[in-house]
Amino acid sequence: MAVAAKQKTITSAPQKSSLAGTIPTKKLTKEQLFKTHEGHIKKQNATQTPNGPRAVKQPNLAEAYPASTKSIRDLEIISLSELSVETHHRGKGLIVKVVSPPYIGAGAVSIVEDQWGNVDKLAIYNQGDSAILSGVPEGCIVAIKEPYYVQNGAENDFMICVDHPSDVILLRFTDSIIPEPLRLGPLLKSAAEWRTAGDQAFLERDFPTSVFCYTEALEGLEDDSAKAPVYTKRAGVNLLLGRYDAAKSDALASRTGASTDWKAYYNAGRAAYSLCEYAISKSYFEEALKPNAKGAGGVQKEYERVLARVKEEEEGAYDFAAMHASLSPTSVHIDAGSFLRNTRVADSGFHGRGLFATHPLKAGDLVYVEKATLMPNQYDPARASAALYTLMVRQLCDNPSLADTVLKLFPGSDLLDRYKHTGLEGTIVDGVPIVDVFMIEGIRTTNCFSAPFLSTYDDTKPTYNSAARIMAAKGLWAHSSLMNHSCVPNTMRSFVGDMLICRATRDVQEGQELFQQYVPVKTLVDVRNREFEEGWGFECRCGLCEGERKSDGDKLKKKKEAMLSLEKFLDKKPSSNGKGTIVFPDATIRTVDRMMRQLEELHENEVYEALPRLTLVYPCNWLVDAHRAKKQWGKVVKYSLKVLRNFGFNAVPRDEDPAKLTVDWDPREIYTTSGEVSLMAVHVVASLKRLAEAYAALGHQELAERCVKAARFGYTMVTGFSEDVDALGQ
Ligand SMILES: C[S@@+](CC[C@H](N)C(=O)[O-])C[C@H]1O[C@@H](n2cnc3c(N)ncnc32)[C@H](O)[C@@H]1O
Repeated sequence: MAVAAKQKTITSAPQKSSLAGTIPTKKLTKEQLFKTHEGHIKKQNATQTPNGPRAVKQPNLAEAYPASTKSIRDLEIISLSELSVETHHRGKGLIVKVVSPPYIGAGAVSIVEDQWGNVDKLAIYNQGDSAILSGVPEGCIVAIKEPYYVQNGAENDFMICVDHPSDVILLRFTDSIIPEPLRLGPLLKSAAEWRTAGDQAFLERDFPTSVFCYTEALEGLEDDSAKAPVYTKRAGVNLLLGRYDAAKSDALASRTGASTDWKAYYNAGRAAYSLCEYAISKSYFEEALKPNAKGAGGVQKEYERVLARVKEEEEGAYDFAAMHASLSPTSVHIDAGSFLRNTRVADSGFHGRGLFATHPLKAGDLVYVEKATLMPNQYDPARASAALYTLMVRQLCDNPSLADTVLKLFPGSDLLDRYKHTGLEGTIVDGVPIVDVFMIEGIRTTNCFSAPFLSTYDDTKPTYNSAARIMAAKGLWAHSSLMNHSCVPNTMRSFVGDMLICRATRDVQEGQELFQQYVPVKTLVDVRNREFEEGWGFECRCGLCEGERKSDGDKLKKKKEAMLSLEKFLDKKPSSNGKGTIVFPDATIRTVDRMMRQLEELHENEVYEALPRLTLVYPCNWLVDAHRAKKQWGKVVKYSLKVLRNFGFNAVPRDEDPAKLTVDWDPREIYTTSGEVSLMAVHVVASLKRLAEAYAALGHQELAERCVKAARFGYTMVTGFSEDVDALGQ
């Protein structure tokens, strides 16, 4: 089942070094530094696996410090010999030349030299593959803003540690800020030479270098008509690198007013499409299709594609079954737009902002459909979180416009309480957007969701193999993240690939706040609230939690004990008969029934009359299975109805004798007439299926069919699109 993911990442602060705040008197010599560095590189070359996943330095929020927001031009340049251990040198900067090839681990470690001949080690983390600095070529000159200096484990071994990608800037060779002793002067003489070098790097598929060379070429050109073809080339390479903001502005800069501009609009349209700016993309393709433009064939195809996206955004009409059929392990990103217009963002009485219905919605209706803002195709549970973190950092570096969407998300009160948020994250300084990795990590942990492998529909199938069941990708759905939590929510989310489908679980009025479950909720009020407190820093005040808090403290304790002993008993039963069939001895059934009744009695009527009784769901389901195995259909009806009631669906017949059942009960009504504290889950669908089977066996055919219809309807809420309740198995 898909759950929102929360991992506590604020751990206790690491112990301070005894040298903290001091300038080390003894450091490795230049020779020692080079010797150990060369040793590392040799080892790296011997053991390197070419396309293996790159290690990630996952940020520890206990060590959080803000990214520099200053320009290198506003900082006092200091020498490497002035660096103090475990100190953030605020107001200071370094300008150094890289004098070794990098050793690549979780970061890129190089040896650097300043203008006074001092050398030290520099570790650069969190650079995306599209950045030249992910490899830090020897000979380049870099500026490090407000450097942080640390002891590197061994005695006398120190290094400058750059966590925030925007704290290190690759300087152009002609930059006047480079001190004389480090100056090389321009490597190439003319714009034409840079352009050729860019072409060469492109042919060698070294795209970051190609962009760098085209940028140098553009700097050397004055004539707009000479610049245009270079902009076109750089737009193309930026498209390949996934740097869509830059690709779009390069494409637009390549316009000359001639009919060949169709190509510029075509490239701008493709870049905007990749940024999911479909309306903008559409307008560029329309320009490219104007009568005097020439690119009709390919552009027309792209134009039709973007029209489909715009329609999805406006109408919310999707072919979910076709989307599902298109999924494969290598293709989980769906080409579709987000449909969000049934919701709006407004202040919530619960916390900050929330999502609200813009008009009345019926149970089962689509509330919204959202394409992932970011979701890596990485379902391995050991790698999924790091993959999302890396993607967030990279995308915010490569496409600064994403900052508007991602950085507005709540980074968690625990981080905000102890971390000074500058508010400047995402703005461009020294040509790069300020990217604060600790802020990103706070946003990731507070807002990410888990999407099950391929789809929620697949995940509910019992035939789905167990290895696939634990697989889940972590992703960010920025709109969904604005929804607050309730244990008894009025919406339910499901996934088809990277599309999040949100459906109403009951009727919702215009202007009503929408809620979702952050995680499948624990049965006991104190246990689940501990999880919310530790994970998200809040105490839930939903109808169920507020209601259950009215329950007697002593009763709560007894409920916990009764539930634990019942679960312990059930975990030992049932046993197999040796042929793979589970047996349910009558004595065991009687014991479970007795224990469950005792637990039931601990639920005070005045508190639980209309509330879900979550502690009873598990034993009740067990009794359904036990009686079903014995074909005791009357009992199957009795306990299946109880399961529904235990989920808070009160609109079910109270008479437990199926023979006396009112035949005009419509189970579909449970979704609309059970009040505001019911809890929709796949088990509800399974119970309706069991009921249908039992009613049919008892000769109540019509009632059975109505139960099937209600199950199908419920399954659509659970899976987002499918009515195929047979997928749930027998
Ligand atoms: C993903 S954000 C939800 C959107 C958030 N309200 C905002 O303004 O951006 C999660 C945070 O919202 C708050 N929150 C969510 N549900 C809540 C609830 N039921 N009661 C109080 N706070 C809640 C918690 O602070 C939690 O860490």
